[in-house]
Amino acid sequence: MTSDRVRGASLRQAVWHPQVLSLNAPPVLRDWLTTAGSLTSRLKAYSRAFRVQCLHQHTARCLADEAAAIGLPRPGRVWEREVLLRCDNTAAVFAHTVVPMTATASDWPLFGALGERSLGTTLFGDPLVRRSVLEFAKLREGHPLAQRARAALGEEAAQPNILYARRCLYRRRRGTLLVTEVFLPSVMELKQINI
Ligand SMILES: C=C(O[C@@H]1C=C(C(=O)O)C=C[C@H]1O)C(=O)O
Repeated sequence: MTSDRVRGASLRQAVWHPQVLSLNAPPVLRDWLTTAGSLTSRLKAYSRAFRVQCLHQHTARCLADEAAAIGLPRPGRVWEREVLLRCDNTAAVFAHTVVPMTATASDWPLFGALGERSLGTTLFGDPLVRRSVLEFAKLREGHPLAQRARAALGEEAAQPNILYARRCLYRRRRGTLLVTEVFLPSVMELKQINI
């Protein structure tokens, strides 16, 4: 592979680290990236009105840097859900979730009909759901999720060259589900309202 193609591939893929300190992210962002429980729950505590804006939920080809994480030998078709999590109507997180097509309704019974309900409300509190460790990455401008976040926001807010993200694999019965959360700079302006 030529150096240009290698460079292009590296811009489109991210290096996922198990330690958040590897990112050298701003301390406030590092705190959000390492939120232990449901991100939905925490964002609700930092806003008067929290909303999940569902951008789409359809079948798609998974990204090159997520195939292995969900147990696929190569990028293949998945169920894909992308949303903006809004706090008092300001977009704080762009979230991208993929589920292999081999998953059955008994693996993720509520995933297909979520709409604008938060995925988190179906994952946290389900005794059958097992959550793996968090991974962290810097997404450069060429990464598909950085591009999609920018496209989703349009003129609403300019985005920096680097966006910080985390991802986590969930398992339930024989299913896997990978949630990637891209933190938008506005999350650093949020102030806790509800204890
Ligand atoms: C996993 C969670 O669910 C959140 C809601 C999502 C959705 O509705 O698609 C996606 C990612 C999360 O930010 C959570 O709240 O922690």
